[in-house]
Amino acid sequence: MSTVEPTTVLVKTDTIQPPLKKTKFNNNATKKPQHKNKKMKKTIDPFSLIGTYQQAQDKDIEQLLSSNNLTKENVSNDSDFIRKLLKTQQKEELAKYHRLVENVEILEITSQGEGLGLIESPFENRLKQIVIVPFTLKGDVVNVHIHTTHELVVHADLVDIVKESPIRDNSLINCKYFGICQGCNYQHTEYKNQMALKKQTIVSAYKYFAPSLFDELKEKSKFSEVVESPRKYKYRTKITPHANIAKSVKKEALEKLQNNEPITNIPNLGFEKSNKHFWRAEHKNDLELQTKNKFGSILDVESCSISTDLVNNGLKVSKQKLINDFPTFKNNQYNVFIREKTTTSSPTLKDIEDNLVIPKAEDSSKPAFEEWSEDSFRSCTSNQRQTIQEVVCGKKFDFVANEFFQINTSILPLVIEHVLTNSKIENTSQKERYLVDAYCGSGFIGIACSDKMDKVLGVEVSERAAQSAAENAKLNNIENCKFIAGDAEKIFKEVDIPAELTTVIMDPSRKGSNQGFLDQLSEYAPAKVIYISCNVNTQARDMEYFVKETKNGGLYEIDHVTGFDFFPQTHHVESVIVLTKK
Ligand SMILES: C[S@@+](CC[C@H](N)C(=O)[O-])C[C@H]1O[C@@H](n2cnc3c(N)ncnc32)[C@H](O)[C@@H]1O
Repeated sequence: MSTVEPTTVLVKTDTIQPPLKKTKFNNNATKKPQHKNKKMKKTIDPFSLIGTYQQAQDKDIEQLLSSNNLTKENVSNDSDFIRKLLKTQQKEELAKYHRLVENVEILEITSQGEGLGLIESPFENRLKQIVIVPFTLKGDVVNVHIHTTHELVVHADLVDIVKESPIRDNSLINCKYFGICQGCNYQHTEYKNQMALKKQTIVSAYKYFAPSLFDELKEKSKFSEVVESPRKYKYRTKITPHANIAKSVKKEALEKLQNNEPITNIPNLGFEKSNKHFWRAEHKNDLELQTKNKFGSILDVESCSISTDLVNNGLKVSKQKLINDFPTFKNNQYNVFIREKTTTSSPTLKDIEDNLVIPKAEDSSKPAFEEWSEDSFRSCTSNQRQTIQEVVCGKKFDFVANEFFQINTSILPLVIEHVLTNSKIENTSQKERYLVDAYCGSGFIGIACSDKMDKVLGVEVSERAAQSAAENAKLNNIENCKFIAGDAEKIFKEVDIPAELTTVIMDPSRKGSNQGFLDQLSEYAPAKVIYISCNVNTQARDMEYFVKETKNGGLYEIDHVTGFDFFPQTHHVESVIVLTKK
């Protein structure tokens, strides 16, 4: 759920680049850039999570300009000048630019769920600034306070809503912290509107990053409706809140401890703030909340509405631990990890006292389609290295807590159903089906589909996760799955199953796949390709390359692109594209 800290983003992305070709020269190209000289402007890797989102935002902005008959020449910001004012602490001068602007109409929503508006530039007459405002919707008219200036855009806090968008309904807001917290973008609109916004994100990604596929996809209505999550709230089974502990606060607390006085100034534990003004009526009247959140970048959150009850109980325990430990804590950063798990081992008395265990019968959040044994129950852990279990689609999955596993398990059976339906190959018997599970993690997709397959081959770069995948096959008494550790491309050396009866599933991380994998996939030419992605921008880029640039890519027809709402209330969307060899 990490998003961009606006002041640190500076990226030039005038042209879309193809998926990265791995060579000995650029093996590190997807790693975070190193900033040896702090004075240097940070540049952002365009293939990173932030980089691809930034590219999408740049395209959203181009779109906004062109639909208002404007170009970048009509925009005037002087970010270097503003940086100098910031550096020399010229607050009065800065206030002329980082200013309150009233009655800003929100014209569009970016792929990151933020509003875009056009305002007059304070730098040059008749020129414009593009303003990005969180927690707004198309059609809102708002007052905003600009706090950051970049070359092309300015970022602002939402201060007040003057006129509400037709799709805004603040009465739907479910969380005390919505409007300040970085975690959610869309609690203020009906769920069906969230689905429409997420579909738009997918459509825009293909328009921006797969321009030569886009017209046909649109014309042939290949963009399907986004599949809803069974759980709209209380779905997150993992959170990673943190606290910044200022030295002065620690010192004050230690003194109070020594004098046997109660500690009153406790660091906030929670998530990054996304808006520093209090625009919700509830917040305007809540002086306690305002005081607690006047300074610092972390919002104190005692409960998160999109996380499960157990995870929230874990958060309470972590807060208590912070209160007990922070005066003597060595670091200034306190990072917490909380993850739900299924367990059959006896809970400790402490876990029961802390409400960190929910017996099967009392678990109201358990979806009906999960199969649990009588003696299992849900619990949670703060130990990232612990091997934990999830039970999904009737199968058990053991994995190390900090390795990848989806955090909204309620929607996973729907994804598996989609994969099984779309991996059917015409004119073949039911059992003559093979699956390659590339980027397989701890084997979730391959194992969940294995009953319907003759054979499953999986590949995963993390040795620990690949080992978990092999162990999970054994745990579920499955004999037709084989998992190997290594770069995804390695699977094409191992593959011993007929391409014309095989579906290749690929589910890479946010940075997407690379030319090496896509070239070999094309060479292998399976009957079906199903590409699942939590970053539709890199998915679209990879698909453009696969279909248009690889040897056999032109033989494939795109059946459909379908969003799955893995992350309700946020702007994130999982995108699944299905291709069939003609
Ligand atoms: C989004 S996760 C998907 C995991 C799995 N499909 C699931 O649903 O649980 C992406 C996985 O790709 C793995 N990965 C990243 N780069 C890889 C590469 N070059 N080759 C193989 N696996 C890779 C990551 O370690 C991670 O487990």
